[in-house]
Amino acid sequence: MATRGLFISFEGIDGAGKSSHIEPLAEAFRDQGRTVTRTREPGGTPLAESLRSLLLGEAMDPLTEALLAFAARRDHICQVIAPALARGEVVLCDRFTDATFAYQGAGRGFSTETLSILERMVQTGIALEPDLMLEPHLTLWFDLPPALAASRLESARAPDRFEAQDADFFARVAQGYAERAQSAPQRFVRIDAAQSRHSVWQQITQALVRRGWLAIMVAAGGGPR
Ligand SMILES: Nc1ncnc2c1ncn2[C@@H]1O[C@H](COP(=O)(O)OP(=O)(O)O)[C@@H](O)[C@H]1O
Ligand SMILES: Cc1cn([C@H]2C[C@H](O)[C@@H](COP(=O)(O)OP(=O)(O)O)O2)c(=O)[nH]c1=O
Repeated sequence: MATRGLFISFEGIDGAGKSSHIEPLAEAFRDQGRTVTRTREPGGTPLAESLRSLLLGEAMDPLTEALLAFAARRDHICQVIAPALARGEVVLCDRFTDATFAYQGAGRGFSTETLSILERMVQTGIALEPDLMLEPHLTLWFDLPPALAASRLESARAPDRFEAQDADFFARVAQGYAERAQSAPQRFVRIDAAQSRHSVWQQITQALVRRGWLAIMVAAGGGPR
């Protein structure tokens, strides 16, 4: 089994089931002797967590939103993600740049050309390979109809500034994810997140087993409880 650093992001609209699957996957990797860094965006460092509070709590225009998301990301990459990958760890990240394209781009209608420029600025010039754009090796995209996500969230928690948006907003965000997935089919794996927890777990582990990143035995058991 490979021991190089592995960067996996979890994406999808609010309520898609991402958070429920991150710790079980971290456990599966630890069971196989890997060191795991579990983190999230916006956030993952003290500075980025402060920016997260602003993003989720304060009204602002879409450019400000995009700049704060990328500022938080830059700090997170420099302080946490790049060092962990350089140590050969598995990095499991609850959202990354695809979320900015889906929420600020598709959701808010902000220019994707500008987001692409920011993406390149923020994700290059780091560590050992300064010319390479740091991206997840794999993105698990939890795809499910916005109405189903909303009904799951209703009983789960109080909404933040994004979760409180209307159905049209989430339809655009979902479409934004679909377009991002289409533009990078080798990086994205679509998870049918409308299925049962057991089925979702099977889909996730099978994708990792296929790439040789998890042993087959993990696919049989485990998962969220
Ligand atoms: N496959 C599933 N079927 C039914 N409910 C689920 C499933 N996956 C997660 N949930 C529930 O849906 C809600 C949202 O899940 P969560 O993992 O917090 O989503 P996200 O992190 O994508 O916002 C939680 O109450 C969770 O227990
Ligand atoms: C990373 C990122 C998140 N977001 C939004 C999406 C989510 O609604 C919110 C926080 O995501 P999330 O961590 O999924 O929230 P929760 O802890 O409630 O599950 O931030 C953006 O708008 N742009 C971004 O670049």
